[in-house]
Amino acid sequence: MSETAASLKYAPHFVRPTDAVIADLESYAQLLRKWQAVQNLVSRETLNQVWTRHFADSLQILPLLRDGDHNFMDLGSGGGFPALPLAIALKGGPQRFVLVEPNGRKASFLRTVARELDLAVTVFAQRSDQIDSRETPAPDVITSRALAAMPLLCDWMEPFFTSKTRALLHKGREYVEELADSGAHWHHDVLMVPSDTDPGGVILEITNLRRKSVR
Ligand SMILES: C[S@@+](CC[C@H](N)C(=O)[O-])C[C@H]1O[C@@H](n2cnc3c(N)ncnc32)[C@H](O)[C@@H]1O
Repeated sequence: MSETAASLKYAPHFVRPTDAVIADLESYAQLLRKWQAVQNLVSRETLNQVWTRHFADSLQILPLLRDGDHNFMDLGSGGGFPALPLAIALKGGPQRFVLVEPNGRKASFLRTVARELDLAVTVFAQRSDQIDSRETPAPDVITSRALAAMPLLCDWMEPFFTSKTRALLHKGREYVEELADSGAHWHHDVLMVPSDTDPGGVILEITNLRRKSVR
């Protein structure tokens, strides 16, 4: 499969013609390569596999989305994964994205991509725990890839969680141990969707997140 073809698998979920989405993804890949020289945005070994390791990996969230999912929040966005490929695929739709990334240079990169590609993206250059949940729309969907293990992620997601929020989290094969750890302190309903791109990995769908009361 060619690099681009990996992402084309998700074309039925794009809001715009496939050619327009692929053109924006190509522009994003160019900006990523340009900025990588001054700021490590992705690991060096994945820079030549951006379409499979980053774009297709991010876009696998698309088939899991529901009609009313309009407000997205991505924690620890780094170089923009998974949020920016999703914002590109859904450009022109009602979806709005809040990206949380405390590293100033990475936040500047995210703002540059959003501006150049005209994406419905707001970037908070802060840590997740520094953001007042009243400053952001209540998210329908929270995404996060490679930020933290489940217990800490639950701490950071909880202020933003409503009864309607779903977290769709990229997790590697260690997710079973992570869920055992978070289950000691949190109630959460969990669905596991096998990853299309990471053997042994999953997209974890978390709903009804509530801290267990201490007795
Ligand atoms: C390993 S990178 C993952 C980036 C991206 N999600 C990806 O998968 O390519 C983790 C990112 O989280 C950011 N980060 C670290 N602590 C954070 C916090 N408390 N809240 C939000 N982001 C944080 C780091 O600056 C870094 O860019």
